Amino acid sequence: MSFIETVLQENARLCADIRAMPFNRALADGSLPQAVFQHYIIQDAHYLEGFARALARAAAGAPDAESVAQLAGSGAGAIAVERQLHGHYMALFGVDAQTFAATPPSPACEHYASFLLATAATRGVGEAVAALLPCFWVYRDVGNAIQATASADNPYRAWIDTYAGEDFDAAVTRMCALADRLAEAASPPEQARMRAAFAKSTLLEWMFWDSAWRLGAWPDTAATPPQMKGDPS
Ligand SMILES: Cc1ncc(C[n+]2csc(CCO)c2C)c(N)n1
Repeated sequence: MSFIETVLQENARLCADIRAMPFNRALADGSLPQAVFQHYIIQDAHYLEGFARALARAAAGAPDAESVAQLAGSGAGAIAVERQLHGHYMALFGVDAQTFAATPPSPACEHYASFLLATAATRGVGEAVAALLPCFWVYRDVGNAIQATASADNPYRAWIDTYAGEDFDAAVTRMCALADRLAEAASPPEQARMRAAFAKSTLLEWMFWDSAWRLGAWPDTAATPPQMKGDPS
């Protein structure tokens, strides 16, 4: 079985859980509250910058010119998506540059982006690509599932069309092929680490949506009433 076939089998249940998450069901039927999507778009803009840095770092360790170009190109592509899609929704929903600048990455967002960057910076390229792959795979999976049911006037149509589209499909297929090539050349322990990295990032995709749905943020300790601070006894 190829690396891709293996990890898809190992993570099939989690991928199905992601498709059924409240955020994605609401995205599909168009009922997702604007405030939730606004929160998501801000967090996604933070995430994509970290994701692009991790891709650039992985590109530097890629085994040949073609894979360097592929990874570096995907990094540039991620920033372009951010500018286009996020710009569209930020303008539509009135998120200005000040609001964006004043909203830090949530714990889930920061954890995911930090994991990608740490993996790309300190592990081999196989592990880095395996960690980066669920970002591609999960979004195509979710985009296709949502497109199958979403109506034409769904307010999130631009998002749906991006991830269910042919260009994105080709990028996912290329990334899967690169992961398979790297896994074939990897030792069994490295292959095991690649599978673990893929599973971790898939779980972090779940956490990203879960956090967006709950408007996840850092604890505001200044707002905690004094009687709730300290020893619960
Ligand atoms: C949390 C999170 N995960 C995955 C994507 C999807 N995605 C955005 S850019 C890119 C690479 C090529 O453009 C991919 C796969 C996202 N937006 N946010």
